[in-house]
Amino acid sequence: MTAVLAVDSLHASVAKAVSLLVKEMREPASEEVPLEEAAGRVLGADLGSPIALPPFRRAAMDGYAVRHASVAGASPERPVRLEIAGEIRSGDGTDHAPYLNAAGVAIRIFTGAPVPEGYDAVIMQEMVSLTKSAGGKPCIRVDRAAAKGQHIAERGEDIPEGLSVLYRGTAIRAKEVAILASLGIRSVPVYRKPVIAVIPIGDELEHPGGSLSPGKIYDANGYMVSARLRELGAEPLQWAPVPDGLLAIQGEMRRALAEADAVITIGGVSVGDYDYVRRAVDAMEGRPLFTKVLMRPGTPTSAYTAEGKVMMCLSGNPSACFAGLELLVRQAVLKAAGRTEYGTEWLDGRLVDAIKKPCPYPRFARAFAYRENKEWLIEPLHHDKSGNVAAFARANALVCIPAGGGGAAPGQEVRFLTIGKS
Ligand SMILES: Nc1nc2c(c(=O)[nH]1)N[C@H]1C(S)=C(S)[C@@H](COP(=O)(O)OP(=O)(O)OC[C@H]3O[C@@H](n4cnc5c(N)ncnc54)[C@H](O)[C@@H]3O)O[C@H]1N2
Ligand code: MOO
Repeated sequence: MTAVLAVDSLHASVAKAVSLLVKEMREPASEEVPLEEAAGRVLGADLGSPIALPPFRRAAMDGYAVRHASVAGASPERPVRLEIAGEIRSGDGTDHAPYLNAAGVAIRIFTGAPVPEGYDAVIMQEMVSLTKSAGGKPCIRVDRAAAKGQHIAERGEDIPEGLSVLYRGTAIRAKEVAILASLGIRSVPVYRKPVIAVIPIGDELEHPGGSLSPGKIYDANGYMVSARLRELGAEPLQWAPVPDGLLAIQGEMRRALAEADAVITIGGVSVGDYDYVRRAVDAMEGRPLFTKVLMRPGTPTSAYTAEGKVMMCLSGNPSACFAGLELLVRQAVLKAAGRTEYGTEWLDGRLVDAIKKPCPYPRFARAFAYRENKEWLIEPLHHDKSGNVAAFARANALVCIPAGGGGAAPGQEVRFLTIGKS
């Protein structure tokens, strides 16, 4: 990305804005939740394994447990016959006294069942034939040698007792739940979800659901931001739209700062006569972190600290609001949710069509990315105007067009983020 010099110390590049925000976000406190509520949360402590996994030596196949020495010389010409000395099923205990001193026998065994000490191979049932001894006792006939340890999972081979396998700051998903449950952990230490107030601002905003009065639009961003916060592991407190007025905005900001861990306002942040966000924060003696981000859309995006908390002020145009959400808010919220990895992963792709809008700042356009011949191709979406929402339907990427020049040409290499993946 071409570097653009900030013309004002409160005008920040995207990277600078992220680092300022991340630095200000507080570490969350932790709490315990039941295992069934752990998915979607963030692990609040390193977890050492309280038990060995598997907890005992076990068979990995249905078949017969043997001492490998018993079948060492077996071949199709000289098969070995072993008497079946008993049966061990999954769930049976590990007291194998009757089998310990027996030699030259096989034990019928099933996947997941404990293997007695001294028995060091399991032969799959498909590899043997059933027969009888001279005395009429059930036997197996084995016509090949077995490798020592074959089809046996040793105690602790998966996770030795005491080993740390899951670390603080990890997002808990289904795969981590499998580990927690395997270790018998019923109560999981997690970080408390950050509570984030979402305040849409604008006289024109109405709740979806009612009929639309002339000159009004439905509040889309309040819902979009709340939905994204939930996806990021935060708990949104969504405000009803606040009218464009200094006192109203200031009052709601104060209430939000008292109730939430951080605040997001949407709209009213630009230079119009009725854009009151900056004046409201100034009147509250909020300290600006940045008052402009060198990006488009969303150039007026700002952030402040007030009453010890962070307030992020996003632009009202839906694609500007979205860019602020993905490029700045996402990382700040992940940090506040306790995640230790919250960097943005940029991928390299190639534009299939031009994006003609020249821009003094990096431009973040909604696009459709697809794989072809081992590279990512990026199709810009039509009507990607800042105030439009239809482009969200097909967009699976946010592509960065470097600052300056006349936009981007077909074939140009660009960086992009994937968006909207589960
Ligand atoms: N003279 C100038 N005018 C504008 C500039 C500028 O530099 N000089 N910047 C433009 C740019 S770029 C943007 S982006 C907008 C940003 O304005 P705000 O962030 O203050 O947002 P609003 O003016 O309140 O709203 C902009 C637009 O978005 C609609 N909106 C607002 N909130 C919502 C919502 N919750 N859901 C759906 N749509 C929303 C609002 O109705 C407006 O159409 O300023 C430009 N102007
Ligand atoms: O920069 Mo404005 O943020 O929508 O185009």
